[in-house]
Amino acid sequence: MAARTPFILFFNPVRHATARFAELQKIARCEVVTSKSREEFFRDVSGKYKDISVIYRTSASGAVAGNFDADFIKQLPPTCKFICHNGAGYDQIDPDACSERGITLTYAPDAVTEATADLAVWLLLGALRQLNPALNSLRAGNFKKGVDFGRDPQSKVLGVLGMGRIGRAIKARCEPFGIVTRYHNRRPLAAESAAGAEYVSFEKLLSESDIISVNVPLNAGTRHLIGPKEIAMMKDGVVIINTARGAVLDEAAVAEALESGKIASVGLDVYEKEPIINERLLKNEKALLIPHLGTHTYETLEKMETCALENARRAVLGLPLLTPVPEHEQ
Ligand SMILES: O=CC(=O)O
Repeated sequence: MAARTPFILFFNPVRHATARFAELQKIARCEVVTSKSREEFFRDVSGKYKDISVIYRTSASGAVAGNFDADFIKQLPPTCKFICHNGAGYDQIDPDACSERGITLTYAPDAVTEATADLAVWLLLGALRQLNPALNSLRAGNFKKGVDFGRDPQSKVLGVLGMGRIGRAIKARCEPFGIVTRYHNRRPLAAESAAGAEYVSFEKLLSESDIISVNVPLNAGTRHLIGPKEIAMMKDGVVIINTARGAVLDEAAVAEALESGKIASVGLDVYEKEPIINERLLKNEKALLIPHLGTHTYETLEKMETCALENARRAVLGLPLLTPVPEHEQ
């Protein structure tokens, strides 16, 4: 009997790495999902999607299917052995449920680093300089009348919460501004990776930083890691930047501390319930807000797609995967 052509189901179309996609189409049947809801997809799994080998997904895939949680993974056909995610954060996917079903999950960790760090620094400088109220003032025809003073970055202490690839890239970008970076991780980094950043306890990072950058992944242990108690420990006038995942911050607590002046300003790219944004944050001028744009560039999206497509190619050819998630590394 002839070998079955592997079937890769794309939860989102490939928009940038189109040459790679064309190559993949030579060795696999590639289709973009047509189910319009989670329920419809579950029905389709016993019909037209009964022999999926690989799923390709992006962080936008939740719009059709919801999270790839245990309930979702359980419904996948037994032929499905790989999920190739084209982002760095895979909080929408349950890796343990994948393991139980013999599914290997891959992600795209390196591709996102530079673009996300660039935007984090933009948010950091913009929040420090109170640029959001200034932009509003200009558009309201008031030029800089009544615009509050900002702060210089020189000699400020930046506390990076979660010094991984992106945290380290933020540190490197902040150095020319004279910012002193400290970090907290579960464990200190090797000296070479820390590159001179001092390791401090969580409490010390909270209480001594002028600026805090959130860079931890979202999981059960980091959900609402920063809430009212942690904010109370921070310096008055602290600036918080978040380019990781919204739910690491308790948004209501952040909004309240912005209103009281405990927090001077925030620069946020991510939100607890995207695309919904806490009303009090939306109304607060001291919140510099952008709509999850960390990786939203042609070059970076192409790199992310390329990584996910390469993982899918290796999956169908039985080759070692490029970037399995840490939980699934052999
Ligand atoms: O948010 C972006 C990503 O996780 O890659």
